[in-house]
Amino acid sequence: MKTQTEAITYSNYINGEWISADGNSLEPSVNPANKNEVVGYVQLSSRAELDAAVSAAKAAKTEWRKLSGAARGEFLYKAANMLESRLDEIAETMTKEMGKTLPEAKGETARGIAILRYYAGEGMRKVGDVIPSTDQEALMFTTRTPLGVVGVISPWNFPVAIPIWKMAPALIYGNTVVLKPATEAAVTAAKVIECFDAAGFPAGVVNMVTGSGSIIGQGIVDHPDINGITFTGSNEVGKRVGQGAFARGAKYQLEMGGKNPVIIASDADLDLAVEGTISGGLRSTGQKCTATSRVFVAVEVYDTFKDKLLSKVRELKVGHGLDAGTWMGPCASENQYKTVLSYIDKGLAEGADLLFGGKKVTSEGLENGFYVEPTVFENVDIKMTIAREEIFGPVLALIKVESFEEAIELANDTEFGLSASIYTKDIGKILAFINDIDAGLVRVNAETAGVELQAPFGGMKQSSSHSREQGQAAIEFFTSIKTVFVKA
Ligand SMILES: NC(=O)C1=CN([C@@H]2O[C@H](COP(=O)(O)OP(=O)(O)OC[C@H]3O[C@@H](n4cnc5c(N)ncnc54)[C@H](OP(=O)(O)O)[C@@H]3O)[C@@H](O)[C@H]2O)C=CC1
Ligand SMILES: O=C(O)CCC(=O)C(=O)O
Repeated sequence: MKTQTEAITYSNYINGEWISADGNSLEPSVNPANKNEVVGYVQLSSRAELDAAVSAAKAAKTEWRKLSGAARGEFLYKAANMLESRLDEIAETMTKEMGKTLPEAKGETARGIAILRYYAGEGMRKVGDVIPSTDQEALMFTTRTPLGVVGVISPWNFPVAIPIWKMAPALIYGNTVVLKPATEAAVTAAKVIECFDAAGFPAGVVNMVTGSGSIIGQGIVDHPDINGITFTGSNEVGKRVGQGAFARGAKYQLEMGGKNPVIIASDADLDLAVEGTISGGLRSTGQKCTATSRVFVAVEVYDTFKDKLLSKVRELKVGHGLDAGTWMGPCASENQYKTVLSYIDKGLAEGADLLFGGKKVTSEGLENGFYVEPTVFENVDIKMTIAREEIFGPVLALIKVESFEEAIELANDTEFGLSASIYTKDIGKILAFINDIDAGLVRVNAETAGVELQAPFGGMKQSSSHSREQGQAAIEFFTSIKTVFVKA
Protein backbone atom coordinates (compact mmCIF):
# COMPACT_ATOMS: atom_id res chain seq x y z
CA MET A 1 0.00 0.00 0.00
CA LYS A 2 1.28 3.41 -0.90
CA THR A 3 0.95 5.98 1.90
CA GLN A 4 -1.02 8.39 -0.28
CA THR A 5 -2.81 10.29 2.42
CA GLU A 6 0.35 11.91 3.73
CA ALA A 7 1.68 12.93 0.34
CA ILE A 8 1.14 16.46 -0.91
CA THR A 9 0.17 17.27 -4.49
CA TYR A 10 2.34 19.91 -6.14
CA SER A 11 1.03 22.29 -8.79
CA ASN A 12 2.64 24.07 -11.68
CA TYR A 13 3.98 27.55 -11.08
CA ILE A 14 2.78 29.84 -13.84
CA ASN A 15 2.74 33.65 -13.88
CA GLY A 16 3.35 33.83 -10.14
CA GLU A 17 0.52 31.40 -9.22
CA TRP A 18 0.40 27.75 -8.22
CA ILE A 19 -2.00 26.26 -10.78
CA SER A 20 -3.34 22.76 -11.47
CA ALA A 21 -5.47 22.03 -14.50
CA ASP A 22 -8.63 20.03 -13.72
CA GLY A 23 -7.95 17.26 -16.21
CA ASN A 24 -4.34 16.55 -15.20
CA SER A 25 -3.26 13.09 -14.19
CA LEU A 26 -0.91 13.00 -11.25
CA GLU A 27 2.42 11.19 -11.08
CA PRO A 28 3.47 9.80 -7.71
CA SER A 29 7.06 10.50 -6.80
CA VAL A 30 8.23 7.35 -5.07
CA ASN A 31 10.93 7.03 -2.43
CA PRO A 32 13.62 4.78 -3.94
CA ALA A 33 14.57 3.65 -0.44
CA ASN A 34 11.04 2.33 0.02
CA LYS A 35 8.92 1.95 -3.08
CA ASN A 36 5.75 1.91 -0.95
CA GLU A 37 6.24 5.49 0.17
CA VAL A 38 4.98 8.32 -2.01
CA VAL A 39 6.89 11.54 -1.38
CA GLY A 40 4.42 13.70 -3.27
CA TYR A 41 2.37 13.93 -6.44
CA VAL A 42 3.20 16.12 -9.41
CA GLN A 43 1.14 17.25 -12.36
CA LEU A 44 1.41 15.42 -15.64
CA SER A 45 0.74 18.63 -17.50
CA SER A 46 -0.41 19.28 -21.03
CA ARG A 47 0.96 21.50 -23.76
CA ALA A 48 -1.72 24.07 -22.87
CA GLU A 49 -0.07 24.63 -19.49
CA LEU A 50 3.33 24.88 -21.09
CA ASP A 51 1.89 27.46 -23.48
CA ALA A 52 0.51 29.44 -20.54
CA ALA A 53 3.90 29.40 -18.81
CA VAL A 54 5.73 30.46 -21.97
CA SER A 55 3.21 33.27 -22.57
CA ALA A 56 3.74 34.49 -19.01
CA ALA A 57 7.51 34.36 -19.43
CA LYS A 58 7.27 36.18 -22.75
CA ALA A 59 5.04 38.90 -21.30
CA ALA A 60 7.41 39.40 -18.34
CA LYS A 61 10.66 39.52 -20.26
CA THR A 62 10.83 43.20 -21.24
CA GLU A 63 10.28 44.62 -17.76
CA TRP A 64 12.65 42.09 -16.27
CA ARG A 65 15.35 42.91 -18.80
CA LYS A 66 14.95 46.61 -18.07
CA LEU A 67 15.72 46.24 -14.38
CA SER A 68 19.33 46.89 -13.43
CA GLY A 69 21.53 43.87 -12.81
CA ALA A 70 21.77 44.92 -9.17
CA ALA A 71 17.97 44.97 -8.85
CA ARG A 72 17.68 41.51 -10.41
CA GLY A 73 20.40 40.36 -8.04
CA GLU A 74 18.32 41.42 -5.04
CA PHE A 75 15.69 38.84 -6.00
CA LEU A 76 18.35 36.14 -6.23
CA TYR A 77 19.70 37.08 -2.79
CA LYS A 78 16.18 36.75 -1.40
CA ALA A 79 15.71 33.34 -3.04
CA ALA A 80 19.04 32.27 -1.51
CA ASN A 81 17.88 33.36 1.93
CA MET A 82 14.60 31.48 1.53
CA LEU A 83 16.43 28.33 0.45
CA GLU A 84 18.81 28.70 3.38
CA SER A 85 15.91 28.97 5.82
CA ARG A 86 14.53 25.68 4.43
CA LEU A 87 17.83 23.86 3.87
CA ASP A 88 17.17 20.94 6.21
CA GLU A 89 13.63 20.32 5.01
CA ILE A 90 14.47 20.55 1.30
CA ALA A 91 17.52 18.32 1.73
CA GLU A 92 15.37 15.74 3.50
CA THR A 93 12.86 15.83 0.65
CA MET A 94 15.70 15.30 -1.81
CA THR A 95 16.94 12.28 0.12
CA LYS A 96 13.44 10.83 0.25
CA GLU A 97 12.75 11.55 -3.39
CA MET A 98 15.94 10.42 -5.12
CA GLY A 99 17.90 8.57 -2.48
CA LYS A 100 21.18 10.42 -2.00
CA THR A 101 22.35 10.53 1.61
CA LEU A 102 21.24 13.41 3.81
CA PRO A 103 24.74 14.91 4.18
CA GLU A 104 25.09 14.89 0.38
CA ALA A 105 21.63 16.43 0.00
CA LYS A 106 22.46 19.13 2.54
CA GLY A 107 25.73 19.82 0.77
CA GLU A 108 23.91 20.14 -2.54
CA THR A 109 21.31 22.50 -1.10
CA ALA A 110 24.06 24.65 0.41
CA ARG A 111 25.66 24.67 -3.02
CA GLY A 112 22.37 25.91 -4.52
CA ILE A 113 22.40 28.79 -2.02
CA ALA A 114 26.00 29.66 -2.89
CA ILE A 115 25.21 29.58 -6.63
CA LEU A 116 22.29 31.98 -6.12
CA ARG A 117 24.53 34.38 -4.19
CA TYR A 118 27.33 34.12 -6.75
CA TYR A 119 25.00 35.05 -9.60
CA ALA A 120 23.26 37.73 -7.51
CA GLY A 121 26.68 39.42 -7.33
CA GLU A 122 27.14 38.91 -11.06
CA GLY A 123 24.50 41.59 -11.57
CA MET A 124 27.12 44.15 -10.52
CA ARG A 125 29.96 42.89 -12.72
CA LYS A 126 31.07 44.04 -16.16
CA VAL A 127 29.32 42.77 -19.26
CA GLY A 128 31.47 44.12 -22.07
CA ASP A 129 34.73 45.53 -23.35
CA VAL A 130 35.83 48.72 -25.02
CA ILE A 131 37.62 47.85 -28.27
CA PRO A 132 39.68 50.48 -30.10
CA SER A 133 38.05 51.48 -33.37
CA THR A 134 40.07 52.34 -36.46
CA ASP A 135 38.09 55.56 -36.42
CA GLN A 136 39.74 57.82 -33.86
CA GLU A 137 36.50 59.71 -33.22
CA ALA A 138 34.35 56.68 -32.53
CA LEU A 139 33.65 54.67 -29.42
CA MET A 140 33.37 50.93 -29.99
CA PHE A 141 32.35 48.52 -27.27
CA THR A 142 30.49 45.29 -26.61
CA THR A 143 27.43 44.93 -24.48
CA ARG A 144 25.17 41.97 -23.91
CA THR A 145 21.49 41.31 -24.25
CA PRO A 146 19.46 38.43 -22.81
CA LEU A 147 18.09 35.70 -25.09
CA GLY A 148 14.49 36.26 -23.91
CA VAL A 149 12.63 33.19 -22.65
CA VAL A 150 14.87 30.32 -21.57
CA GLY A 151 13.62 26.73 -21.24
CA VAL A 152 15.41 24.72 -18.55
CA ILE A 153 15.22 20.91 -18.78
CA SER A 154 16.88 19.37 -15.74
CA PRO A 155 17.71 15.82 -14.56
CA TRP A 156 16.99 14.08 -11.25
CA ASN A 157 20.52 13.54 -9.96
CA PHE A 158 21.08 17.09 -8.67
CA PRO A 159 17.50 18.30 -8.22
CA VAL A 160 18.48 21.52 -6.41
CA ALA A 161 21.89 22.44 -7.81
CA ILE A 162 21.27 21.86 -11.52
CA PRO A 163 18.00 23.80 -11.87
CA ILE A 164 19.63 26.61 -9.87
CA TRP A 165 22.88 26.69 -11.81
CA LYS A 166 20.80 27.05 -14.97
CA MET A 167 18.09 29.42 -13.68
CA ALA A 168 20.29 31.79 -11.65
CA PRO A 169 22.51 32.91 -14.55
CA ALA A 170 19.54 32.95 -16.93
CA LEU A 171 17.74 35.34 -14.58
CA ILE A 172 20.62 37.60 -13.62
CA TYR A 173 21.45 38.25 -17.27
CA GLY A 174 17.84 39.32 -17.84
CA ASN A 175 16.06 36.24 -19.21
CA THR A 176 12.78 34.84 -17.97
CA VAL A 177 12.55 31.10 -17.31
CA VAL A 178 10.32 28.07 -17.79
CA LEU A 179 11.64 25.07 -15.84
CA LYS A 180 10.68 21.50 -16.63
CA PRO A 181 12.29 19.41 -13.89
CA ALA A 182 12.87 15.66 -14.13
CA THR A 183 9.68 13.93 -13.06
CA GLU A 184 11.67 11.70 -10.72
CA ALA A 185 12.73 14.72 -8.62
CA ALA A 186 9.94 17.22 -9.30
CA VAL A 187 8.78 17.52 -5.68
CA THR A 188 12.21 18.77 -4.65
CA ALA A 189 12.23 21.13 -7.63
CA ALA A 190 8.79 22.45 -6.65
CA LYS A 191 10.17 23.29 -3.20
CA VAL A 192 13.02 25.21 -4.82
CA ILE A 193 10.47 27.14 -6.87
CA GLU A 194 8.56 27.89 -3.64
CA CYS A 195 11.71 29.73 -2.54
CA PHE A 196 11.69 31.77 -5.76
CA ASP A 197 8.01 32.51 -5.18
CA ALA A 198 8.70 33.66 -1.63
CA ALA A 199 11.50 35.89 -2.93
CA GLY A 200 8.82 37.89 -4.76
CA PHE A 201 10.05 37.71 -8.35
CA PRO A 202 7.66 39.61 -10.64
CA ALA A 203 4.91 37.36 -12.06
CA GLY A 204 6.02 35.41 -15.13
CA VAL A 205 9.77 35.76 -14.58
CA VAL A 206 10.06 32.25 -13.10
CA ASN A 207 7.71 29.42 -14.15
CA MET A 208 7.71 25.68 -13.62
CA VAL A 209 5.70 23.07 -15.50
CA THR A 210 6.02 19.41 -14.54
CA GLY A 211 5.15 16.54 -16.83
CA SER A 212 6.61 13.96 -19.12
CA GLY A 213 9.73 14.54 -21.13
CA SER A 214 7.96 13.64 -24.34
CA ILE A 215 5.22 16.24 -23.83
CA ILE A 216 6.61 19.10 -21.75
CA GLY A 217 10.31 18.57 -22.53
CA GLN A 218 9.67 18.16 -26.23
CA GLY A 219 7.20 21.05 -26.01
CA ILE A 220 10.01 23.31 -24.78
CA VAL A 221 12.21 22.14 -27.63
CA ASP A 222 9.51 22.92 -30.21
CA HIS A 223 8.05 26.09 -28.73
CA PRO A 224 8.53 29.06 -31.05
CA ASP A 225 8.58 31.55 -28.16
CA ILE A 226 11.40 29.85 -26.28
CA ASN A 227 14.64 31.48 -27.37
CA GLY A 228 17.19 29.33 -25.57
CA ILE A 229 17.21 25.82 -24.06
CA THR A 230 19.59 24.52 -21.44
CA PHE A 231 19.54 20.76 -20.87
CA THR A 232 21.29 18.23 -18.64
CA GLY A 233 20.55 14.53 -19.01
CA SER A 234 21.16 11.56 -21.26
CA ASN A 235 22.97 11.73 -24.60
CA GLU A 236 20.00 10.27 -26.40
CA VAL A 237 17.56 12.96 -25.25
CA GLY A 238 20.21 15.69 -25.39
CA LYS A 239 20.85 15.07 -29.07
CA ARG A 240 17.13 15.28 -29.76
CA VAL A 241 16.93 18.55 -27.83
CA GLY A 242 19.88 19.98 -29.76
CA GLN A 243 18.54 18.92 -33.15
CA GLY A 244 15.08 20.33 -32.41
CA ALA A 245 16.44 23.63 -31.13
CA PHE A 246 18.83 23.97 -34.06
CA ALA A 247 16.04 23.24 -36.56
CA ARG A 248 14.06 26.25 -35.40
CA GLY A 249 17.03 28.53 -34.74
CA ALA A 250 16.93 28.51 -30.92
CA LYS A 251 20.15 28.63 -28.93
CA TYR A 252 20.89 25.46 -26.97
CA GLN A 253 23.31 24.10 -24.44
CA LEU A 254 23.63 20.40 -23.60
CA GLU A 255 25.40 18.68 -20.71
CA MET A 256 25.25 14.94 -21.08
CA GLY A 257 27.05 11.78 -20.15
CA GLY A 258 30.51 10.80 -19.03
CA LYS A 259 32.67 7.68 -18.83
CA ASN A 260 35.27 9.28 -16.66
CA PRO A 261 38.71 7.73 -16.21
CA VAL A 262 41.12 7.88 -13.30
CA ILE A 263 44.75 6.95 -13.87
CA ILE A 264 46.70 5.53 -10.94
CA ALA A 265 50.36 5.95 -11.85
CA SER A 266 53.11 3.77 -10.40
CA ASP A 267 54.27 6.58 -8.07
CA ALA A 268 50.76 7.52 -6.85
CA ASP A 269 49.89 8.00 -3.20
CA LEU A 270 47.76 4.86 -3.19
CA ASP A 271 45.73 5.69 -0.09
CA LEU A 272 44.75 9.02 -1.59
CA ALA A 273 44.01 7.34 -4.92
CA VAL A 274 41.79 4.73 -3.26
CA GLU A 275 39.89 7.43 -1.39
CA GLY A 276 39.39 9.46 -4.59
CA THR A 277 38.37 6.44 -6.64
CA ILE A 278 35.76 5.39 -4.10
CA SER A 279 34.41 8.87 -3.56
CA GLY A 280 34.45 9.71 -7.28
CA GLY A 281 32.92 6.42 -8.36
CA LEU A 282 30.48 5.48 -5.64
CA ARG A 283 29.27 8.63 -3.89
CA SER A 284 25.68 9.47 -4.86
CA THR A 285 25.49 5.79 -5.89
CA GLY A 286 27.56 6.64 -8.97
CA GLN A 287 24.79 8.85 -10.33
CA LYS A 288 26.88 11.81 -11.43
CA CYS A 289 27.94 12.65 -14.93
CA THR A 290 31.36 13.29 -13.39
CA ALA A 291 31.48 9.89 -11.63
CA THR A 292 34.64 7.79 -11.93
CA SER A 293 33.92 4.74 -14.01
CA ARG A 294 37.13 3.39 -15.54
CA VAL A 295 40.17 2.94 -13.28
CA PHE A 296 43.49 2.54 -15.14
CA VAL A 297 46.10 1.19 -12.75
CA ALA A 298 49.83 0.88 -13.43
CA VAL A 299 50.90 -2.76 -13.43
CA GLU A 300 53.58 -2.11 -10.77
CA VAL A 301 51.00 -1.07 -8.14
CA TYR A 302 47.95 -2.94 -9.43
CA ASP A 303 47.74 -5.62 -6.75
CA THR A 304 48.42 -3.25 -3.86
CA PHE A 305 45.88 -0.72 -5.16
CA LYS A 306 43.29 -3.44 -5.71
CA ASP A 307 43.70 -4.84 -2.19
CA LYS A 308 43.48 -1.41 -0.59
CA LEU A 309 40.43 -0.52 -2.72
CA LEU A 310 38.59 -3.71 -1.90
CA SER A 311 39.25 -3.46 1.79
CA LYS A 312 37.67 0.03 1.81
CA VAL A 313 34.76 -0.88 -0.50
CA ARG A 314 33.90 -3.79 1.81
CA GLU A 315 33.38 -1.30 4.64
CA LEU A 316 30.89 0.94 2.80
CA LYS A 317 27.52 0.95 4.48
CA VAL A 318 24.59 0.83 2.09
CA GLY A 319 21.26 1.97 3.47
CA HIS A 320 18.53 4.55 3.72
CA GLY A 321 19.90 8.00 2.98
CA LEU A 322 18.28 9.42 6.11
CA ASP A 323 19.98 6.92 8.45
CA ALA A 324 23.07 8.27 10.14
CA GLY A 325 26.01 6.13 9.14
CA THR A 326 24.75 5.32 5.66
CA TRP A 327 27.50 5.90 3.14
CA MET A 328 25.60 5.00 -0.04
CA GLY A 329 21.87 5.19 -0.70
CA PRO A 330 19.73 3.40 -3.30
CA CYS A 331 19.58 4.02 -7.04
CA ALA A 332 17.21 6.92 -7.69
CA SER A 333 14.45 4.91 -9.34
CA GLU A 334 13.40 1.43 -10.35
CA ASN A 335 14.44 2.18 -13.92
CA GLN A 336 17.89 3.23 -12.86
CA TYR A 337 18.19 0.16 -10.60
CA LYS A 338 17.27 -2.19 -13.43
CA THR A 339 19.66 -0.42 -15.79
CA VAL A 340 22.54 -0.78 -13.34
CA LEU A 341 21.83 -4.47 -12.73
CA SER A 342 21.61 -5.09 -16.46
CA TYR A 343 25.04 -3.46 -16.97
CA ILE A 344 26.46 -5.71 -14.23
CA ASP A 345 24.99 -8.72 -16.06
CA LYS A 346 26.55 -7.53 -19.31
CA GLY A 347 29.92 -7.15 -17.59
CA LEU A 348 29.72 -10.77 -16.43
CA ALA A 349 28.44 -12.03 -19.78
CA GLU A 350 31.24 -10.29 -21.67
CA GLY A 351 33.88 -11.89 -19.44
CA ALA A 352 34.87 -9.28 -16.85
CA ASP A 353 35.71 -10.68 -13.40
CA LEU A 354 33.59 -9.54 -10.52
CA LEU A 355 35.75 -8.69 -7.50
CA PHE A 356 33.06 -7.34 -5.24
CA GLY A 357 29.31 -6.66 -5.13
CA GLY A 358 27.20 -7.03 -8.23
CA LYS A 359 23.96 -7.91 -6.49
CA LYS A 360 20.77 -6.32 -5.20
CA VAL A 361 20.83 -5.49 -1.51
CA THR A 362 17.83 -7.03 0.19
CA SER A 363 18.89 -7.11 3.80
CA GLU A 364 16.34 -6.42 6.51
CA GLY A 365 14.78 -3.00 6.16
CA LEU A 366 16.11 -2.53 2.61
CA GLU A 367 13.96 -5.09 0.78
CA ASN A 368 11.58 -2.45 -0.63
CA GLY A 369 14.30 -0.17 -1.94
CA PHE A 370 16.33 0.00 -5.16
CA TYR A 371 19.66 -0.91 -3.58
CA VAL A 372 22.64 -2.27 -5.48
CA GLU A 373 25.92 -3.29 -3.87
CA PRO A 374 28.99 -1.20 -4.61
CA THR A 375 30.52 -3.20 -7.42
CA VAL A 376 34.09 -3.66 -8.65
CA PHE A 377 35.11 -5.51 -11.80
CA GLU A 378 38.60 -6.40 -13.01
CA ASN A 379 40.01 -7.78 -16.24
CA VAL A 380 37.79 -5.34 -18.06
CA ASP A 381 38.58 -4.97 -21.74
CA ILE A 382 38.21 -1.48 -23.18
CA LYS A 383 35.78 -2.84 -25.78
CA MET A 384 33.35 -4.25 -23.19
CA THR A 385 30.02 -2.50 -22.70
CA ILE A 386 30.85 -1.64 -19.08
CA ALA A 387 33.95 0.20 -20.31
CA ARG A 388 32.09 2.11 -23.00
CA GLU A 389 28.58 3.09 -21.89
CA GLU A 390 27.59 5.39 -19.05
CA ILE A 391 26.22 3.14 -16.27
CA PHE A 392 25.17 5.84 -13.79
CA GLY A 393 25.50 3.40 -10.94
CA PRO A 394 28.02 2.24 -8.29
CA VAL A 395 30.23 0.24 -10.62
CA LEU A 396 34.01 0.53 -11.02
CA ALA A 397 35.98 -1.18 -13.81
CA LEU A 398 39.66 -1.84 -13.07
CA ILE A 399 41.97 -1.98 -16.09
CA LYS A 400 45.67 -2.84 -15.71
CA VAL A 401 48.07 -0.78 -17.86
CA GLU A 402 51.70 -1.40 -18.76
CA SER A 403 52.68 2.25 -19.24
CA PHE A 404 51.55 5.82 -18.70
CA GLU A 405 51.18 6.25 -22.49
CA GLU A 406 48.87 3.24 -22.65
CA ALA A 407 46.81 4.68 -19.79
CA ILE A 408 46.30 7.97 -21.64
CA GLU A 409 45.46 6.19 -24.89
CA LEU A 410 42.86 3.95 -23.25
CA ALA A 411 41.45 6.78 -21.12
CA ASN A 412 40.81 8.71 -24.35
CA ASP A 413 39.28 5.67 -26.06
CA THR A 414 35.70 6.75 -25.40
CA GLU A 415 33.05 8.87 -27.05
CA PHE A 416 32.81 10.97 -23.87
CA GLY A 417 35.10 13.66 -22.51
CA LEU A 418 33.68 15.18 -19.37
CA SER A 419 36.09 14.65 -16.49
CA ALA A 420 39.38 12.80 -15.93
CA SER A 421 41.82 12.49 -13.08
CA ILE A 422 45.31 11.24 -12.37
CA TYR A 423 47.11 10.27 -9.19
CA THR A 424 50.86 10.83 -9.47
CA LYS A 425 53.65 12.93 -7.99
CA ASP A 426 55.55 13.16 -11.28
CA ILE A 427 55.34 16.66 -12.72
CA GLY A 428 56.15 15.36 -16.19
CA LYS A 429 53.19 12.97 -16.10
CA ILE A 430 50.97 15.70 -14.67
CA LEU A 431 51.81 18.08 -17.52
CA ALA A 432 51.42 15.38 -20.16
CA PHE A 433 48.05 14.42 -18.68
CA ILE A 434 46.83 18.04 -18.72
CA ASN A 435 47.85 18.34 -22.38
CA ASP A 436 46.84 14.95 -23.72
CA ILE A 437 43.65 13.95 -21.94
CA ASP A 438 40.39 14.69 -23.76
CA ALA A 439 38.28 16.08 -20.94
CA GLY A 440 36.67 19.36 -20.00
CA LEU A 441 37.52 18.85 -16.32
CA VAL A 442 41.11 17.77 -15.66
CA ARG A 443 41.84 16.80 -12.07
CA VAL A 444 45.22 16.01 -10.55
CA ASN A 445 45.44 14.08 -7.28
CA ALA A 446 41.72 14.66 -6.87
CA GLU A 447 38.62 12.63 -7.74
CA THR A 448 36.85 13.06 -11.10
CA ALA A 449 33.72 14.47 -9.44
CA GLY A 450 33.97 17.86 -7.81
CA VAL A 451 32.59 20.86 -9.58
CA GLU A 452 33.14 24.39 -8.28
CA LEU A 453 30.36 26.85 -9.01
CA GLN A 454 32.70 29.72 -9.90
CA ALA A 455 34.59 27.77 -12.60
CA PRO A 456 33.51 26.71 -16.10
CA PHE A 457 31.92 23.26 -16.26
CA GLY A 458 31.39 21.14 -19.35
CA GLY A 459 32.85 18.41 -21.48
CA MET A 460 34.56 17.58 -24.74
CA LYS A 461 33.42 15.14 -27.43
CA GLN A 462 29.89 13.80 -26.85
CA SER A 463 29.66 14.96 -23.25
CA SER A 464 28.37 18.39 -24.14
CA SER A 465 27.44 20.77 -26.91
CA HIS A 466 30.96 22.19 -26.43
CA SER A 467 29.60 25.03 -24.35
CA ARG A 468 30.34 25.61 -20.68
CA GLU A 469 28.08 26.27 -17.71
CA GLN A 470 28.66 27.98 -14.35
CA GLY A 471 31.09 30.69 -13.28
CA GLN A 472 31.69 33.50 -15.70
CA ALA A 473 31.26 31.06 -18.60
CA ALA A 474 27.48 31.12 -18.16
CA ILE A 475 27.23 34.58 -19.67
CA GLU A 476 28.24 33.15 -23.04
CA PHE A 477 25.13 31.02 -23.27
CA PHE A 478 22.55 33.19 -21.59
CA THR A 479 23.30 36.39 -23.53
CA SER A 480 24.08 37.55 -27.03
CA ILE A 481 26.85 40.04 -27.70
CA LYS A 482 26.09 43.38 -29.32
CA THR A 483 29.06 45.17 -30.83
CA VAL A 484 28.32 48.88 -30.63
CA PHE A 485 29.96 51.60 -32.71
CA VAL A 486 29.11 55.17 -31.65
CA LYS A 487 30.04 58.37 -33.39
CA ALA A 488 28.86 61.85 -32.52
N1 LIG B 1 24.53 14.07 -17.43
C1 LIG B 1 23.80 13.85 -16.38
O1 LIG B 1 24.02 14.46 -15.38
C2 LIG B 1 22.69 12.89 -16.42
C3 LIG B 1 22.78 11.77 -17.20
N2 LIG B 1 21.77 10.90 -17.22
C4 LIG B 1 21.94 9.69 -18.03
O2 LIG B 1 20.73 9.40 -18.66
C5 LIG B 1 20.27 8.11 -18.31
C6 LIG B 1 18.77 8.10 -18.30
O3 LIG B 1 18.27 9.00 -17.32
P1 LIG B 1 16.94 9.80 -17.63
O4 LIG B 1 16.36 10.39 -16.43
O5 LIG B 1 16.06 8.89 -18.38
O6 LIG B 1 17.50 10.99 -18.54
P2 LIG B 1 16.72 11.84 -19.60
O7 LIG B 1 17.72 12.41 -20.54
O8 LIG B 1 15.59 11.07 -20.15
O9 LIG B 1 16.07 13.01 -18.71
C7 LIG B 1 16.62 14.29 -18.51
C8 LIG B 1 15.52 15.34 -18.62
O10 LIG B 1 15.02 15.36 -19.97
C9 LIG B 1 13.61 15.17 -19.97
N3 LIG B 1 13.21 14.54 -21.21
C10 LIG B 1 12.95 13.23 -21.44
N4 LIG B 1 12.58 13.04 -22.72
C11 LIG B 1 12.60 14.25 -23.31
C12 LIG B 1 12.33 14.72 -24.64
N5 LIG B 1 11.93 13.89 -25.61
N6 LIG B 1 12.47 16.02 -24.91
C13 LIG B 1 12.88 16.87 -23.95
N7 LIG B 1 13.13 16.50 -22.67
C14 LIG B 1 13.01 15.21 -22.36
C15 LIG B 1 13.36 14.37 -18.71
O11 LIG B 1 12.00 14.41 -18.34
P3 LIG B 1 11.34 13.20 -17.49
O12 LIG B 1 12.05 13.18 -16.19
O13 LIG B 1 9.94 13.61 -17.34
O14 LIG B 1 11.55 11.97 -18.28
C16 LIG B 1 14.30 15.06 -17.74
O15 LIG B 1 13.75 16.28 -17.31
C17 LIG B 1 20.94 7.82 -16.99
O16 LIG B 1 21.05 6.48 -16.76
C18 LIG B 1 22.27 8.49 -17.18
O17 LIG B 1 23.13 7.64 -17.89
C19 LIG B 1 20.62 11.11 -16.51
C20 LIG B 1 20.48 12.20 -15.71
C21 LIG B 1 21.55 13.17 -15.59
O1 LIG C 1 29.81 16.48 -10.00
C1 LIG C 1 29.02 17.42 -9.87
O2 LIG C 1 29.02 18.12 -8.86
C2 LIG C 1 28.07 17.78 -10.95
C3 LIG C 1 27.73 16.61 -11.76
C4 LIG C 1 26.72 16.90 -12.79
O3 LIG C 1 26.63 17.97 -13.33
C5 LIG C 1 25.78 15.87 -13.19
O4 LIG C 1 25.91 14.74 -12.74
O5 LIG C 1 24.88 16.19 -13.96
